[in-house]
Amino acid sequence: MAKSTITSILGRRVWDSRGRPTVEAEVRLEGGARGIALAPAGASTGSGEALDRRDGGTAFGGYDVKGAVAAVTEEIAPALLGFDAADQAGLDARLIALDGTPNKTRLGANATLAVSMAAAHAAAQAAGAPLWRHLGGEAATLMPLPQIQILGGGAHAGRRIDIQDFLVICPEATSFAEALDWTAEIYRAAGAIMKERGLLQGVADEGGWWPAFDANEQALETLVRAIERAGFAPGRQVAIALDIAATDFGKGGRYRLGLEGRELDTDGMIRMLLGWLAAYPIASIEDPLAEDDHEGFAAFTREVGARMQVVGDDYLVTDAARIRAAAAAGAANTVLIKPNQRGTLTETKAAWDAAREVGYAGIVSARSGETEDVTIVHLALGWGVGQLKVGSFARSERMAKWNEALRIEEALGARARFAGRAVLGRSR
Ligand SMILES: O=C(O)[C@@H](CO)OP(=O)(O)O
Ligand SMILES: [Mg+2]
Repeated sequence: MAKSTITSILGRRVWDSRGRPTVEAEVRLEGGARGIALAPAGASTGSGEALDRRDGGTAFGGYDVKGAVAAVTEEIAPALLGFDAADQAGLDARLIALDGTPNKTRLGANATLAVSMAAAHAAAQAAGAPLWRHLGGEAATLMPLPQIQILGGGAHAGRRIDIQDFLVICPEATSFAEALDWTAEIYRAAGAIMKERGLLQGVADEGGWWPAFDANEQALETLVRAIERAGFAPGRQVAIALDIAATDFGKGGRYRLGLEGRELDTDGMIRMLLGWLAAYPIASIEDPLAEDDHEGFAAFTREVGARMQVVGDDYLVTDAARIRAAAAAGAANTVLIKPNQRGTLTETKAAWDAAREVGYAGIVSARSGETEDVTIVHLALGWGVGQLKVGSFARSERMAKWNEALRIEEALGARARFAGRAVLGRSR
């Protein structure tokens, strides 16, 4: 038996950052290596995502995962014992076949993803390398540009404001570490401004400030003030990234902005966003229109795609076929990469490969329900994706990931290349 042969797989029921149960998988190998990984969970989900298996019923709001945990221990483990963890593609193919459904509804994407990632960690340990190096080899030197949430809204903050994520990016920072330094000051400044104005209600699911604005645009204005107060030049040193998460308030070409009590059609949404783009230094915009509004997505991309990032999340759901179709239709130019939207690492990587093939940029992303798991940081580095979005700057399930990237940047030393300017070449 090879030292990377799987000798045991255990499912464990643990808890995520929203206080909901989630799945942890532990994979052990013949040579003594061990990998652990935990599944995250989204709140603003696309209808094409692979699905978590939840128990339903009354316990923990129906979010319990006893069935998914049992699937790991009772079904996946026996099917993978004796399998070589170093063969990720083969292992994931087995998981896909064992599940047998298009969206992992039988075993649960939370079960399959935890095992897929835990096996990757174990295989890397058996090979004597951290996962990022194991995946990317000597070429893995690109430190991602972080997209960091300053204000949270939408489904992550009781729908108090319609737009979900107000983030900053620091393309002019010289390193990942410096980008975090800058963002920490901006995060603090934003909190101080909102407190002074009596607009601070707490923090949202990903740790960004939970605001009490009475128009969505106030968030943009606050963000610009915060960038300035922290001592940076908005637009030149620090830019704004938005996740509109429009699927959450739009369907069938109608968009309902609850905060402002108005409803817009696709053209109205596009006009509103173009107005914001003209007035604020926005360099990246995710899900500007709903997942079902393909024409709107293409029209918006035609307007602005040559000068900024148009990111598909709910629309593309980390799916290679959808990415190719979107490219053919001229919709979006960047894909959000979320492993649990597919349920295995191999399918996630296939989406990133498709993105590169069609000339799209990528952003590896966490979910709004997270844990201490840092696998996505290793994927961003190992696959050379160039951007990383994991929420705010002030909650430990987020900081675990930013801090892991700092460790990797330190390990790379002089070989580290910060993606900053390069990935946003489109917008400058
Ligand atoms: O929409 C998103 O991009 C994510 C992260 O911000 O949210 P969720 O995990 O709730 O889908
Ligand atoms: Mg999103």
